[in-house]
Amino acid sequence: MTSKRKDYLSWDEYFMSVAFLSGMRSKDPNTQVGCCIVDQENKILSMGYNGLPKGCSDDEFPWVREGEDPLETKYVYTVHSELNAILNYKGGSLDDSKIYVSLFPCNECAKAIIQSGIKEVIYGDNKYEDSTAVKASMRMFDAAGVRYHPYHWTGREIKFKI
Ligand SMILES: O=c1ccn([C@H]2C[C@H](O)[C@@H](COP(=O)(O)O)O2)c(=O)[nH]1
Ligand SMILES: [Zn+2]
Repeated sequence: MTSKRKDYLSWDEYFMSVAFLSGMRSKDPNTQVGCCIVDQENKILSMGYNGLPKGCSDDEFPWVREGEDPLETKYVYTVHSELNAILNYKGGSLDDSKIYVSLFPCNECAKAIIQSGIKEVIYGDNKYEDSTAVKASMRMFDAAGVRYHPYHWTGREIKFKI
């Protein structure tokens, strides 16, 4: 009898890959963030990436980080990946779900994560760990009982042509 494949993706590898793949849709030239929300039965509930709100053209709004006029920077317009995934979900409750996200959530996303009932955050990177936003996120997650931990990188390379 043929035995089953041994090198299939683990659940963690699968969901973090989906998060990173979602991030590849982002038009942000500096940081592409993707995420994937999963229920307790390992079903994907929603996905998201950082981008502009509906109706706001990727070609007309700014993508720069700095400028004399804050209205000419991306920060005031971008919808964060996690918020997009939460708002994209049309199925009811996200209670007790978990979110795989390529970058540790900012404080605004942390608020949305907590309020939507997500209970666990698995993050790929935390490059802004010294920022006020991330410190505030951790403080809120701790208070609200939302667990967070880094993704355990397995070193597996996933390669395919599309
Ligand atoms: O929780 C978060 C935090 C940030 N993002 C997005 C917002 C921006 O598009 C980029 C960050 O850009 P930098 O040039 O690295 O400042 O990441 C997000 O989606 N979720
Ligand atoms: Zn955010």
